[in-house]
Amino acid sequence: MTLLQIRGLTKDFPVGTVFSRRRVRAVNGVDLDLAPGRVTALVGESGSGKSTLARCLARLERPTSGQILLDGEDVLRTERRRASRTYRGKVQMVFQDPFGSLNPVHRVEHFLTRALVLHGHPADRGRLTALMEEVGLAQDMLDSHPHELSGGQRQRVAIARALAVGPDVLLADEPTSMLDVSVRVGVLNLMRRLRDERGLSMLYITHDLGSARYLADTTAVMFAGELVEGGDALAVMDAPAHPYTRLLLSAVPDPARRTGYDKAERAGLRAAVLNPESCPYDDGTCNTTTPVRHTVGEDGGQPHWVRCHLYAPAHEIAHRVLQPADDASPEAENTAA
Ligand SMILES: Nc1ncnc2c1ncn2[C@@H]1O[C@H](COP(=O)(O)OP(=O)(O)OP(=O)(O)O)[C@@H](O)[C@H]1O
Repeated sequence: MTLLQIRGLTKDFPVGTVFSRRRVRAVNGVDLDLAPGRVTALVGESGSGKSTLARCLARLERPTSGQILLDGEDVLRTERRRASRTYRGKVQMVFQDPFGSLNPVHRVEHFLTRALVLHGHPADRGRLTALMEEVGLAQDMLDSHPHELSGGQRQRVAIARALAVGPDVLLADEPTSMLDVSVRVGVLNLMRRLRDERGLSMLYITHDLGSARYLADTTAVMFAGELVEGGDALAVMDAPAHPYTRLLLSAVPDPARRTGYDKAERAGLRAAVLNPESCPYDDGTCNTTTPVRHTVGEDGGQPHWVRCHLYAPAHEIAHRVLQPADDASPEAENTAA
């Protein structure tokens, strides 16, 4: 059963001055399903739109268009102005910065008690210690202030606070990127355990493909606001179909490969994704049309799909014309940068 379904989600930000108003399309027509008991990794470079998508799902940003279906109900229609407590009780987010996400004046006990009480759960000592235990923290840390904890411990507190409300979906935006390498794997293992023991559905946002491979069941690759490839995590990593996914993977050291991607190959991939005209894999149709999803295989019980003209049969393309340049798509922005 799919819990959270995202359909055609688009988010534009207004930028510029009153004299030259423009829009940045941070997320463009994203379709994604988050299933119970599965970790979906959302991978892509900085600026590809990962955080904006997560913030839309957490209802911290209002999408420009599209649907967010929770158990089949389009919450953007039924809860137009802001997310209901029911939605917040089911979908929780953990942020990248464990230092910024906990108010330094409060003790750990306060964060957990507040989350429990706000969502109508009893906040007795037994509940608090069970939450601490679940995230691998000693119960005497309930009396600590955030500054007395390490980065890894703080991130565990942030996870415990999210768990306190009893969510079905956890959105984790680069939860380990600000932590010491030595404690990262502990947080990844905790997330894996929560998936298995609580049956949580997780969106794990990262630019670190190694950790995505370690943790994820499904991987979705985001480029310039759009999902360009997805499927079983190992299938996507082992047989990347889109030039952008290959480019991302080419930067990851892989001891199993006897020969890495050489410089010319990487340069070719980079040119292909930034300027479709020079794509060695395509005839330039990216300039005028957007490819549709095309299934290239099936692994782990899920289709491995790609959106690239390389794979889409001619009759399937041209379903949507790209935005004109002055619409300032993130792709155009990134190319200019
Ligand atoms: N509030 C905003 N106003 C204007 N533009 C924004 C805003 N938030 C994001 N953007 C733009 O939207 C695009 C996607 O940004 P986003 O932060 O979602 O990417 P990301 O993949 O999460 O990158 P990072 O890993 O660096 O956070 C970028 O071009 C960014 O400049």
